Amino acid sequence: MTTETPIPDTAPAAPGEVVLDARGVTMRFGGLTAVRNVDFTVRSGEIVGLIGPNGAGKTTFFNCLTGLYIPTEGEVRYKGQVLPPKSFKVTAAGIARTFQNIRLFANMTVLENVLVGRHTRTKEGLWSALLRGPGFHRAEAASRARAMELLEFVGLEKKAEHLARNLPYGEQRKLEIARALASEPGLLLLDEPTAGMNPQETRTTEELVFAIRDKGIAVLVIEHDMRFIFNLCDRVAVLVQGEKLVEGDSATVQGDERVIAAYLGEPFENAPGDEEVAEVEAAEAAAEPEADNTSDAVPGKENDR
Ligand SMILES: Nc1ncnc2c1ncn2[C@@H]1O[C@H](COP(=O)(O)OP(=O)(O)OP(=O)(O)O)[C@@H](O)[C@H]1O
Repeated sequence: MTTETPIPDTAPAAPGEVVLDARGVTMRFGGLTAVRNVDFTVRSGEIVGLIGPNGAGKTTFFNCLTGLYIPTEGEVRYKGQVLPPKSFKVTAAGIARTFQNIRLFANMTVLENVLVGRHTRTKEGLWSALLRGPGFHRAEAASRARAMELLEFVGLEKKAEHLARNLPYGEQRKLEIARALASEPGLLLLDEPTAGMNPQETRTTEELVFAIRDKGIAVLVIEHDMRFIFNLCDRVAVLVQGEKLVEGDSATVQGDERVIAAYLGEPFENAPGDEEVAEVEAAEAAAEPEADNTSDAVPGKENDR
């Protein structure tokens, strides 16, 4: 490492303590307000979902939480401290993230990718790195051991020496999570972690997120897979056109008419079309004698039924 980086306080938060507190966050791009006056909290021990239609402002909000964007208005605090407006400082403070589009170092090994993720937790400075003294070697060995532990945690320990680009898609996503965990966060933000995954990979990711939460790390997740979200999350917030429409537990959000209208659509389980289908069939049955009279004029009509 080339700079001396103080190791911040990464002590686990007390259960239920607010770790993330966003107040009145607004983000404008010229005339477009992508996020409007959003209040949002995440508590320690929680898995919180952020859902909404395409273009609702979810990723923009994530970017406001992680120092990639400086909100036009509002404030974001992590464990009570206002976040610095630089992403590497936000990571050092204790918030890690993955991206919607995988951003691995494709030509580095799996292990090296995780080691890169540890840089905010390494205190060896330039001289130590250049002189390669015993302190440097100890720190390097500790980093490798921790990186291997994380690879084991996500199930990639046997692929430590593979190039990242040679991993199948689902494993690349897991590696991204391991790299994010390498910064020892108190809050992990996942942006569409199951995008492009098959159902089996999605289930494994679900288990992984539960395991991360069980390690005392709060999780905030954006996802379009509603089964994944509603299985996983203690609380779900819905963004529509940049504004928070509803927030609550899965049942509350799933049953909210505004959310159904704006995003979820009618639930399939209740077969909402049944009544209409019955009405149409009844109308057709009533019209049948008439139709029979005209069947000569409508070739093939019998076959259509
Ligand atoms: N850097 C930017 N400059 C200008 N407009 C932007 C920028 N980033 C996002 N936007 C706009 O802000 C709005 C919200 O986009 P955002 O990507 O945050 O939505 P999203 O909810 O994450 O969508 P999706 O589910 O498709 O990923 C969109 O209209 C988008 O075009």
